Amino acid sequence: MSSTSFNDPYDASVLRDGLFADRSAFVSGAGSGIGRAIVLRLVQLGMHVFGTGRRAEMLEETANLTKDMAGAFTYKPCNVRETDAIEALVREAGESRGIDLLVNNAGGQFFAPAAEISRRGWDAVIDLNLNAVFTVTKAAYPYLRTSRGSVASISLSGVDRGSMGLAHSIAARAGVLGMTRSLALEWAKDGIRLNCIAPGTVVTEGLAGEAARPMLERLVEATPMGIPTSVEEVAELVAYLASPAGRLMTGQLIQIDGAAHLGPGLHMIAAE
Ligand SMILES: CCC/C=C/C(=O)SCCNC(=O)CCNC(=O)[C@H](O)C(C)(C)COP(=O)([O-])OP(=O)([O-])OC[C@H]1O[C@@H](n2cnc3c(N)ncnc32)[C@H](O)[C@@H]1OP(=O)([O-])[O-]
Ligand SMILES: NC(=O)C1=CN([C@@H]2O[C@H](COP(=O)(O)OP(=O)(O)OC[C@H]3O[C@@H](n4cnc5c(N)ncnc54)[C@H](OP(=O)(O)O)[C@@H]3O)[C@@H](O)[C@H]2O)C=CC1
Repeated sequence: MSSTSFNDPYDASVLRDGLFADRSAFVSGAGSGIGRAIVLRLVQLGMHVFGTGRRAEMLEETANLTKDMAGAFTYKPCNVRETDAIEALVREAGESRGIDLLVNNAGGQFFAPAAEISRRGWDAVIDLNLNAVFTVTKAAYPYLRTSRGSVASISLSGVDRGSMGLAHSIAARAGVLGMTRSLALEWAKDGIRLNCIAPGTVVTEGLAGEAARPMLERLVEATPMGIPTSVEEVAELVAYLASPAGRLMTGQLIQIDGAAHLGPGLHMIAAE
């Protein structure tokens, strides 16, 4: 297992060039990992993407990578947990180009046994992974209604079964799944579709480096297909769901995880 290369680029592209010409997206967490890969694929397919995240230098790096692509990427740093600021930013993006696709990708957590999660720690993770997703989605609603657009929220494999060490984050993502299904019903009349995409283990900044390697190897071993999820295949799935082929896809949880959710589970702490 130690010779395995976990993050080889993977060519997952099946969608046609120009698919999203004249379309616009809003992507949170656009400066790294999965969010950056989503931006790159959407811009490659001709979209105008507005991205955010807290670190300007990471967003700038994403912008540099899109330079010769068919679409365009603009950005402004923002903390999605600052309600007034993020609402204003969604409005700014919506008023300037509309929003055909919203990608709720910003998120994360620390790994800890529930008994060691303080109320402040719990609140921080719920705020980032649930409350902010509601705020952004609601702020985007007027623009999604105009475009008859769609929403993809990045979730976690195992969201419907539980993972040790992730009680706070799984609770938040399960909340997003409930919200997604409820809004898929409420907003169906507007032609708006909402789905959750749940990757298994993805080798990104959050899980990279030598220190994370033993955990990574354990997570990949717990994945029946024995391989991590690539950022490129998550990005292609986001694009597919936003495409005309996804017209009737709504209220879904799609776990793109090599059957990890059916296996022993992706646990961040060992069973006692
Ligand atoms: C297979 C799936 C794998 C998933 C992978 C990924 O998601 S990869 C993506 C990975 N990328 C990321 O996850 C990056 C994003 N993550 C983050 O930005 C932050 O971790 C955050 C949002 C969770 C907290 O943001 P914040 O600035 O608001 O937090 P703060 O610092 O102010 O602390 C608030 C409270 O939390 C407490 N606390 C903190 N650590 C621990 C701990 N280890 N133990 C226990 N508790 C901990 C801290 O003590 C404090 O409580 P206290 O002591 O006052 O009672
Ligand atoms: N890696 C994995 O194995 C898996 C990841 N996920 C989820 O996928 C999503 C992307 O994670 P991944 O790419 O792996 O990890 P990263 O840590 O690279 O991405 C998280 C992104 O969210 C942004 N972000 C975090 N907090 C905030 C905030 N308060 N306001 C604005 N932006 C914020 C970060 O930017 P900045 O720090 O600049 O603000 C960063 O770009 C997350 O929701 C993660 O939990 C799901 C399953 C598995």
